[in-house]
Amino acid sequence: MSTSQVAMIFMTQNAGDEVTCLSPVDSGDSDMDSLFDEPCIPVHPIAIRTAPPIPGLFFPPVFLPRELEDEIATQCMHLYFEGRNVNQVMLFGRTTSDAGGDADDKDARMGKGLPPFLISLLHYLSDVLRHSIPDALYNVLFPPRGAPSRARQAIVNLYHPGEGITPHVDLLNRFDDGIIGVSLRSGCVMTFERVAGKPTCEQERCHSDMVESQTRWDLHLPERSILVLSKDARYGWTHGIPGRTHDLVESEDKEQEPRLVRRGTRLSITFRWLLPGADIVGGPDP
Ligand SMILES: O=C(O)CCC(=O)C(=O)O
Ligand SMILES: [Fe+2]
Repeated sequence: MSTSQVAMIFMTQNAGDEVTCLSPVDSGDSDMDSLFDEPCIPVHPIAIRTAPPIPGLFFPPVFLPRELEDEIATQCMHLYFEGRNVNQVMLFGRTTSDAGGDADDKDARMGKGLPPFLISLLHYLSDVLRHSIPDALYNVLFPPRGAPSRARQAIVNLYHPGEGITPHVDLLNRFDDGIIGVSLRSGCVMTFERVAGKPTCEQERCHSDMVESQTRWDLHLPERSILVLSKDARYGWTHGIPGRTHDLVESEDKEQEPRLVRRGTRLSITFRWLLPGADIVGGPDP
């Protein structure tokens, strides 16, 4: 299956959660707005910079190299978005381990049919995640030689400043467990909210020592960062991106004021496994 699909769907645009004003903060960073000519800055929840305690969520402190980010973002813009009124593309590949030579075999195990720059990205992710996530999850995301063939979807989303994505759980009847997301060219805040009432994962997939009462987390995903969702994080929590032009992010030094970070145009690439029988291009995702 080498079908690609383009669609214009479910991006949201809203004013964000304006509440009150934040006193201006100084910053020499070019990503930061100069706040001195703005007397009143809308305040959003302050996003954290490290993984929230949601079982199955991994946000390792590793980043794509700039050259790889550049190559992938340039290709995506050129191939899928420039001159077209779309903001999402779905690409499909199938993992196989019966290809010929070694290099071919390694590529085929990432998802035959995906474009070469996404195969390179998957190779990079497989190297960098090897020691950042539990082995069992690693083997789900990067099936070892001889593993059964699976259909892999890569979804590329384009967000202009001010755009986001409605909180959702990735479709239960379309996608399996084990999701990888990378942010390119700009960061954003991703919010996680516990699905009310029912844990949507099977009990044994949700096990956790943590008793965590907080039901919403706002996590800043900087450009080139990598997020992995599995188990409870995938089934028991929604994820979404508020449509805003700026995000309020805790500073590295917790003593300092939070920083207002301006969003640029962001590309995200999300890799997911299609469930058996769902590998036919269907209705709108997520
Ligand atoms: O843009 C992102 O990082 C998230 C995309 C997403 O959640 C989805 O496509 O289901
Ligand atoms: Fe999603």
